[in-house]
Amino acid sequence: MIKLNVNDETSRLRSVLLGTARSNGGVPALDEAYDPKSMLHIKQKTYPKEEDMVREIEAVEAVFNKYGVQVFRPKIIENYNQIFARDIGFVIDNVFIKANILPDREQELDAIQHVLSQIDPEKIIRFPEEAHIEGGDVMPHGDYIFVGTYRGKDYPDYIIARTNMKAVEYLQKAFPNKKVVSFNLRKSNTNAYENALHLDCCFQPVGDKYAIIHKNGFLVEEEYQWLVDHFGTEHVFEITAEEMFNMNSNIFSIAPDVVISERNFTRLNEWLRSKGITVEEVPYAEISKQEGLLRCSTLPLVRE
Ligand SMILES: NC(=[NH2+])NCCC[C@H](N)C(=O)O
Repeated sequence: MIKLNVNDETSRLRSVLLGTARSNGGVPALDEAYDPKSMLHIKQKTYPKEEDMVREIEAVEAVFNKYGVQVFRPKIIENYNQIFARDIGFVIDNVFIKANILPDREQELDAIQHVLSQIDPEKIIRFPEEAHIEGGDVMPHGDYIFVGTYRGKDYPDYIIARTNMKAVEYLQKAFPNKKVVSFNLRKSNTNAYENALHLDCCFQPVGDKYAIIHKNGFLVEEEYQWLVDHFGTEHVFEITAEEMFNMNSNIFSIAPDVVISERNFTRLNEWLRSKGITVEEVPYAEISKQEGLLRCSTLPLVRE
């Protein structure tokens, strides 16, 4: 049995689910894409190739092996995108919450049944259907749970708005001892530079006291400011629109002093090293074309 435990983004990782790019289904039709960055690459004919993405994920698996992290993989569904394991569920404390994910992605949950069956069934919950939530929007942070959402009335018009306020309310009810703080995120169906698909596309805590953030990802300045003040200005690394587009906030921590990052994130990786953090660089630029990166393709199950 897996003894779930996740209460933050950075404590030493022991067990993780890692997505897979095998049998990814090839280039989707434009109207099948569910994020603007994939759409851009479909139009430009630069959509990533399966073999390249498989190679990129293998590089991440090698880092996990190096650090003795137990790795689970989804069962492969033919011609189906299963790269972004993060979104299909998430662990808070010792509870696995099955996400009420975008209907296009629902089958991804079936493919991890062999993992869920190793978890105490009493510790697996799912919110009612109308509470939309995806793991990319959810970040436990000690006493807090940070959640990305979109509060606009036009929520249903946005395929890139994945977590609604109903889910925020259920989350608070499920974890009465945690303080759930939600953030209204900027959404665009068509422009990836103006789209914070999930909270982890514009923000992530790193190290023992730091955070990466992109101001324009937030719709409400006070909410952005709350986060900056929470970590302290001097501990926050502000990324540009270009860096957010390249998914710099979507690295993944193995420990407070070890992160996996993309090899082209020069400015970020230098900053991380200057804080005494070991940066395990991997190639992930092809996967990034689908508007997701390292945090998106990993689902931590056990941290110390
Ligand atoms: N946690 C994340 N940010 N996940 C990114 C998911 C990207 C994927 N193309 C989608 O739109 O669903």
